Amino acid sequence: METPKPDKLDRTKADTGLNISKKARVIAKIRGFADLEAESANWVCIQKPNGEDSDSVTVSFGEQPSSRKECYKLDYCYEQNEGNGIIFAREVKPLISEVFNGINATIVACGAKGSGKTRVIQGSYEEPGLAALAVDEILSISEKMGKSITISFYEIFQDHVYDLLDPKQQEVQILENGQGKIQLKGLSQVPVKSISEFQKLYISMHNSRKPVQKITMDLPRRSHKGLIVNVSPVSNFLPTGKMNFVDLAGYQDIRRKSTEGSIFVENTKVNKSIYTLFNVVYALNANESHVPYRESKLTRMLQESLGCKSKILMLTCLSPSFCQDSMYILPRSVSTTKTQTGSQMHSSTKKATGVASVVKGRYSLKFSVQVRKLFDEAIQSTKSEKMSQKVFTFLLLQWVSGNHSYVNLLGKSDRLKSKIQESSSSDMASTIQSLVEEQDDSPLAIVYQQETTESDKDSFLHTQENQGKITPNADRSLKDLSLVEERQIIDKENNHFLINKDMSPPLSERLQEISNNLKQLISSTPQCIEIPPKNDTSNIQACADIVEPKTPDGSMIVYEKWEIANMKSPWETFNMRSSGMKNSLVQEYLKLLNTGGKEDLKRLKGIGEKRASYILELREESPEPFKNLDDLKDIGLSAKQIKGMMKKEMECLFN
Ligand SMILES: Nc1ncnc2c1ncn2[C@@H]1O[C@H](COP(=O)(O)OP(=O)(O)OP(=O)(O)O)[C@@H](O)[C@H]1O
Repeated sequence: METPKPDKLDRTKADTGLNISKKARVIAKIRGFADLEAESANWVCIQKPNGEDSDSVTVSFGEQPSSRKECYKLDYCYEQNEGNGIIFAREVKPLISEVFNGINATIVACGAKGSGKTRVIQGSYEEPGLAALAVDEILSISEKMGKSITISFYEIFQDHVYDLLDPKQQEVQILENGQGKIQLKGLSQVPVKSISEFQKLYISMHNSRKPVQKITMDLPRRSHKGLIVNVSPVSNFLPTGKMNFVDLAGYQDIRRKSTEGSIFVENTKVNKSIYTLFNVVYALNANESHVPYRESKLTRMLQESLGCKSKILMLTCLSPSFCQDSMYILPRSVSTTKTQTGSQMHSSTKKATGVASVVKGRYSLKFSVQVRKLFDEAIQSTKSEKMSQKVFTFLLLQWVSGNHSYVNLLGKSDRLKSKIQESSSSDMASTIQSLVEEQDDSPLAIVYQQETTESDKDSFLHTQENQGKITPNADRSLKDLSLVEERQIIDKENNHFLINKDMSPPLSERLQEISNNLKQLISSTPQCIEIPPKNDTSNIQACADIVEPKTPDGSMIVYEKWEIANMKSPWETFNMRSSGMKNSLVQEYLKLLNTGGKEDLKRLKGIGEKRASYILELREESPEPFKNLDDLKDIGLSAKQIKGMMKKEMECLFN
């Protein structure tokens, strides 16, 4: 094997002054120009304050507009003219002596697709990679000690580990024994005696990967590849040290790529395991109590070589010319060092340290489903009968602010409108009536509480009549407003929730609660609402003032008069209410993602079978994977797509 020049190779920890006491050292390597690449670009800029002896360097990307130029601090960055020999001598060789002392070391190459990871780790016959250089060194030390080494090769495809030394490439089981030791059941370990034997094996391993699954027959498979070198320690009292080399699958931003079928799943799994590795390294560097090893097979199988006293070298490979994915992956890999701020961490890292969940069990789901139903119904009804946006907004505000029990659903016909008008003697009906009048001929109808039972309504109306709050006319109109379709919806929901009865309170209880709220609200309406004169154009505003968007809690909301008095201008108030409405919608949307069943998820725009399944998978690993809309990126959606989806949900309300 061609060995790098001694002056470069012999530079170890002592003479380079490198600080390898840190858990993870994060470095980068700019790949040389490939054959067809223009050599003019100088896209990656490095600042080395003390040349190659710099404790840290700064990397930025030249193509970014200067105003948005971001710099990333790394432990070091190797340039195009610096080959594998130098990286080995400075970064890997110091770790080898640690491995002979029973300490595990892991060298991970990450980076965008085609950024040179394989070239650095595996190399070629002409220019051996870090793995081959390390095995060469380890073999020579072992030989002197009269010891031998064994190696294992594996591949992780779609979060399954396969043994590459096994002709059948059997799946490897990751087991943990009673003492918390990780065992890789089914992973072959073969002795290697010479570097040429190793090189032959290694290169053939990479080139002869069998398609593990049918779907990948025609497509290049995105997978992680790993090598484990088991090293006998210098003393029998020390444990066997391991040196791991991981050539991660190239990072590809799936938001900008096709998200169809199996490729979407494959890409998502690859990216997720990359993020998990970053999160693990981040947690280890930050000395966090919880390290999410279990979130991917890669980190789980490497647990013993990442945690404890292990050493980690994160090597981020960068394309020399413009590469959007490099701009994405570098900040993430950099965030594995302690010095980075939370904002640079991947969202799932943020999740790990984020605030506690505010989801309140199945109630959220029920509420979400109901909101959804409301939206669906609104879409249907407004298709044929143009609804006033303002009135609809008002009603929606009622709904999303948790005030289900007041005015519940948008109705459908002029007949209902006239019935509401007949009910003018009741406070509630008067309010509704003035709304209707305000909106000219809008065919608005308000459906009386959809979730209450007939007997609830009867008893409610009876009570109201006895209290002189509702006229017999109002009785009739309110009764007539019960729509058959709504009953069907409720029946469906009943069935749906019965399935989940172990996780949610019985629907009857919930209905009772809502019914009570309704009664309470109606009885308290005169105290809360100041009914404006009939022709007062601020009607809508005044009515909107009675609701304040809040996190729904199922209880009635009482509004103080000062809230009405303190309103600044109709526009400001409307604006405030709209923002509240939007926020509430987003919160409910997230709750649905965090708690909804597969079928519910599929009803959301942009979520099909695959994404719904993946969301469920994410939820198995983390109870609340969606904390903000940005987290939808984890299921392969771009910021633009997320915005578009939310816009569509909103548009549907008004079309
Ligand atoms: N130092 C270099 N000089 C010239 N060309 C290089 C260099 N490193 C890599 N390349 C070329 O760049 C291409 C990608 O390299 P490589 O396969 O190592 O990237 P990768 O990051 O492992 O890709 P993938 O993400 O697909 O696994 C190859 O054609 C390789 O020959």
